[in-house]
Amino acid sequence: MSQGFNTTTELILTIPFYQWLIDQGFFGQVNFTQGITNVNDAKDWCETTTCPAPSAATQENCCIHHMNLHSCPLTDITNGLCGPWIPARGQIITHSEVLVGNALVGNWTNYVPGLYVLGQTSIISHFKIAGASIALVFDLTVEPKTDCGNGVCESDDGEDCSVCPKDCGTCPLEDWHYGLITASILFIFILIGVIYGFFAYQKRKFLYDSSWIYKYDDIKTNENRLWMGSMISRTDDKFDTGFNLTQVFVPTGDVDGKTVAIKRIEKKSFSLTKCIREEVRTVRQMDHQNVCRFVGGCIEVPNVAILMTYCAKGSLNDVLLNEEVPLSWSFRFSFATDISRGMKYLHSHKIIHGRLWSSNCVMDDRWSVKVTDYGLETFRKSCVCEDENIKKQKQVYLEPELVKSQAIPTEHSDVYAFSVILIEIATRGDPFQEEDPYSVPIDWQPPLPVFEKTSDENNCPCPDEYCKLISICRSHNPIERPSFESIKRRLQRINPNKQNPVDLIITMMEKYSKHLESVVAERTQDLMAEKHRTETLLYSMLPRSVADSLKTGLSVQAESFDQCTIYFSDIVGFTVLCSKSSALEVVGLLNRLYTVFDEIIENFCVYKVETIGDAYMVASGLPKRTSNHASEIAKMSLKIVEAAKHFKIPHLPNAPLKIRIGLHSGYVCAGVVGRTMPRYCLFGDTVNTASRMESNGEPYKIHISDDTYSELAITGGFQVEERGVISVKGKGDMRTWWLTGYDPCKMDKKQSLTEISKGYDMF
Ligand SMILES: Nc1nc2c(ncn2[C@@H]2O[C@H](COP(=O)(O)OP(=O)(O)OP(=O)(O)O)[C@@H](O)[C@H]2O)c(=O)[nH]1
Ligand SMILES: [Mg+2]
Repeated sequence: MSQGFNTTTELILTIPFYQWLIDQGFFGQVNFTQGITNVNDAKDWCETTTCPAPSAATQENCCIHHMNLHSCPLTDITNGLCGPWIPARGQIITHSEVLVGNALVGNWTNYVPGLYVLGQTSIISHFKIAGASIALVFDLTVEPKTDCGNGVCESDDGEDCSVCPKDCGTCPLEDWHYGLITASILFIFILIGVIYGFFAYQKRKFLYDSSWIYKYDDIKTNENRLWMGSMISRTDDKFDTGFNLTQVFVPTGDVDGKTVAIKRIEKKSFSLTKCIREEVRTVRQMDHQNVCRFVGGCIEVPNVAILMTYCAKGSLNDVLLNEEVPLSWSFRFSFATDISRGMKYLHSHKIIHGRLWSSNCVMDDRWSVKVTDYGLETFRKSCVCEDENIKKQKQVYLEPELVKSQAIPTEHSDVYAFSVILIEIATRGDPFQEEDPYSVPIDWQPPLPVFEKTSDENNCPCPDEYCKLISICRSHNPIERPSFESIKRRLQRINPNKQNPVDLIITMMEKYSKHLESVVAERTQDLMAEKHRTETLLYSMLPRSVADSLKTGLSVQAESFDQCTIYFSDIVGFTVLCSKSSALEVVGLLNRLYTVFDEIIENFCVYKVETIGDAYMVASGLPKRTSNHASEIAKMSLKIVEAAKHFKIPHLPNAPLKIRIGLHSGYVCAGVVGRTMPRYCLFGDTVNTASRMESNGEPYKIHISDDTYSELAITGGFQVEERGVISVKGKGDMRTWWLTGYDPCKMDKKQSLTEISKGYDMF
């Protein structure tokens, strides 16, 4: 650096430093040899003494009587220090002007005219304080002063071609530089050559790779796997093929554990030309979820075949024509979008399909559509002419210009074919519909689908946009037809439901299961109601405990009841009444009467055993055991008599309905008899006696046996009248009673009966 600059050194003298100077005797000469021994005096002297000019300044009259800057390049220094004051070589490179001053100056600024020796330099600030000399040292690197770009090559300042090529020109290359550059270029060329060669080799290797060739005999063909063909619906009526075909078979086989669809090609000879190899190489590289994979081929005549991945659900055509498959519009949009995706992929790989029809769009088991039977034009060329019928059917997919000129299909031809598939998707029918494929002109186009404008999910949600898409896909001018990328975007835009088929199926299943749940709940409710009705009926015919046992398949054991009361009632003169009435009237009368009785007995702890003609039989104390069986039956009987008195025979309103009632208490055996129509029956003498009480009774009177009388006496509150001893058939003489009333107030007084007959009361 050959430029002048200022350096500033800060010097602060501290008390310990003064002390050190005194201790070292550096203040001995101060103040004109008087010397200073006190640290404060030394500080005071140093800070207050005014120094004369540098040339006159000495340690006697000035504290800091010398301060300057030295510099010495380190290359000149042998002991690592620039000094003590003169380097070993004896030359001080820089020596600034001398400054003087007192201790309070602080910052000492020196001007250095320049540092001329490049490299590391030691800078020393040299102070002379009293009798001491002090040096503050620091190192710096001196670099050449350059001014690149001023147009002058200042070599004195260190500019040269390497530092400043702008001013001094670029340095001439050395020989080894030339060698290095040549070697690098050579290396790059070799590398490019190797890479290119490698890829070319790979390409060639792939071209001549024969791993895709399978021996037909090695393929395990699945003869039993059949598939409903899409062509059939068209063949049967419009084309008489001469066969009663109902199915078209796609032969399938197993190759390397994969099921493949075998597309046989009739060929008399086959030669694996480079052209075919190139076709195969192209299709082998196709890998897209909406493009069916080429698995391989068989090239031995007569078994020439193309093997494509087998898609289990058949072709799009099969699915669309199968009315059993419900297809919502979400599904249909998903099919169309899948085809557009697959075709976009093929077109991006420069593959024109040229045979895009609905039977060449196959569906995998996840309802995803894949485009198949693409490419391999030379490979699939058959020696047999295509069936005229099939040719005519497929003509509808070809743009008229193509049919007329027999030109090679283009990307636009595929878009045209796609428009026909869109029509098939919408109509789920043959694109010809009612038309005869033979008589339609070459430029005939299937009519646009007609949509119902309702929001039903089976109707197209956007009919206008859909028809517009079909129209532009089959524009007369091929240039106006959209690309498959644009078709895909349009479909996605107009499709309100963007779910994929798997999600759609899950949604459908959820909907279906919800519907099923509600149907099951409804049916369960019906079943419960029915069960309830059946149970009610069963419980009305049999005691609940008995019915429950029978329901669970248990046999019902006969049971004996020691204490119970049996009621029998009968209509007096029923035979005469019947003779005056029709059978229907009798049934009506009994139904009405027993309905009244049934309502009454509901209020008592009794069990209706049965009705036999005009006889009505009730028991208490069974099947539920109870101690007040007699009183329950007695109270019930009084109510029934009362009801009978007021009962009006529907068809003989003026004729009274007289009933006789008989009661008896005692031991009874109960059980279920019979398997069909099982009945709960009561057996024992008590039943017979109760029946006798009834038959020996009188109209509107309740005839009770002595045993019942005794039971009622225990309960109390009943009014009875002694009938006396009567002769009862099969029983002999019996003392019997008339039950005439019931007064609950009397119960508390005495547990007894009120006997009102024959002038005395029994309490
Ligand atoms: N399940 C299933 N069926 C297929 C598959 N490929 C073809 N098919 C069925 O076989 C029928 C005939 O198919 P191909 O022999 O390919 O005839 P095409 O598709 O009508 O016409 P080209 O392929 O153009 O000759 C189709 O309509 C489908 O029903 C497939 O991968 N899976
Ligand atoms: Mg096909």
